[in-house]
Amino acid sequence: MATRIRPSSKRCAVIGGSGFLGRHLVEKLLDRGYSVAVFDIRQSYEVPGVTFHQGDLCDQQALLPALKDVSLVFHCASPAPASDDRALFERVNIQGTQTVIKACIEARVQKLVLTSSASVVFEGTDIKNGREDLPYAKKPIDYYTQTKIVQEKLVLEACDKQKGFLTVAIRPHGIFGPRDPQLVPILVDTARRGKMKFIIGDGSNLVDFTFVENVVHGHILAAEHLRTDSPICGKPYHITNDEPIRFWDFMSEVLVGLGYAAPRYHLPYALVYGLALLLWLLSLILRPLVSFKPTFTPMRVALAGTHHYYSCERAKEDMGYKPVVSLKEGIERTVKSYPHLRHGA
Ligand SMILES: NC(=O)C1=CN([C@@H]2O[C@H](COP(=O)(O)OP(=O)(O)OC[C@H]3O[C@@H](n4cnc5c(N)ncnc54)[C@H](OP(=O)(O)O)[C@@H]3O)[C@@H](O)[C@H]2O)C=CC1
Ligand SMILES: CC(C)CCC[C@@H](C)[C@H]1CC[C@H]2C3=C(CC[C@]12C)[C@@]1(C)CCC(=O)C[C@@H]1CC3
Repeated sequence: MATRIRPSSKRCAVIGGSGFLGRHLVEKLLDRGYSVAVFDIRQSYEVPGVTFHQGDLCDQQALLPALKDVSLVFHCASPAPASDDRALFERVNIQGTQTVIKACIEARVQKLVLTSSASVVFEGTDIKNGREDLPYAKKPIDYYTQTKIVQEKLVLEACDKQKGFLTVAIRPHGIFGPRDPQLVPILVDTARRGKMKFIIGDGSNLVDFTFVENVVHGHILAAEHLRTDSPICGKPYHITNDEPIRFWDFMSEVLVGLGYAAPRYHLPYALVYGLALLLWLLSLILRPLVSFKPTFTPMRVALAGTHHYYSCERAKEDMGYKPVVSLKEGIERTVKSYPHLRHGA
């Protein structure tokens, strides 16, 4: 009879390891002596110590070779929120996550760490110091968030101490840092088109922006604390910088750091939200004829004009989490990492 090699606790797989967060996670795991298998729909880099498996996570047979002899899996793949493609989100985030769970169980993976999102409780209205016991959003702000809710429930419900399959969900918020494909590039593109002159609302709304290395730190702590006797099994955890900042101060610091003017003129929130909703509806109606993607979507306006910051006390208590990079240093390092996006470059 063939003997099964016991998976090493230092051998892990990162689903979505070619993406922004995934790649930072892979780099830190390598630093910490893990060997890593990356599973992603695309391969974006090559590094020693990493084996790449290219495929769609909805395909269980494609996933299995990446999970062979692996005891720990990080699932941080998702279609980009900006794609606004309901069918794609449902296929990848819901059916695909069910497939990931089945594949983990078949491959006898012991731990699954999901990258969820703090937005699973956000309905477009203020959240101040929100804790993990807030109910899931009944009216999520978009299809992305709707499917992240189902995804998180699936992963947490799959936690089974008897069967030795342990799960946990990390809920980051507003991840930023070097190589981020959305926050800074979208911001700079909007500024270059002369559309970053306005502050939506009075500009006092506080928001969490989380440096990517802190998010990585939270994931690794969760993985290393995930044991049968641990309180973290089957639970979600907010991971933030623990330094809420005014949304428009954060945008201004990044813009000014890159040589662009900070937004100055105020516009009423309700007016901008109404216009964004109208444009979004128009883009849906006209989709068969012309395709246009408004910059100020209702989701972005809601994120830009409300308070949404979260408590990470539970992560501090249960896994000793503490941010490793301050917001100030995170912004400086991020700004430096985008020389090609500087004004005039
Ligand atoms: N960025 C943020 O501010 C936040 C992100 N999150 C969550 O963090 C996770 C990582 O996000 P981020 O790094 O920003 O996203 P990225 O888009 O940079 O990374 C996601 C990766 O998953 C890949 N992927 C998409 N679909 C599939 C599929 N069907 N099979 C295999 N791989 C696939 C993507 O490929 P491709 O690029 O080709 O689609 C990409 O390489 C996501 O789960 C996201 O929901 C949560 C809170 C905030
Ligand atoms: C045009 C400007 C008003 C805004 C430019 C910046 C935005 C692109 C970003 C500000 C907050 C960000 C954010 C996300 C994506 C990028 C922003 C909208 C997420 C939706 C990414 C995925 C999540 O799970 C939640 C994030 C909340 C914050």
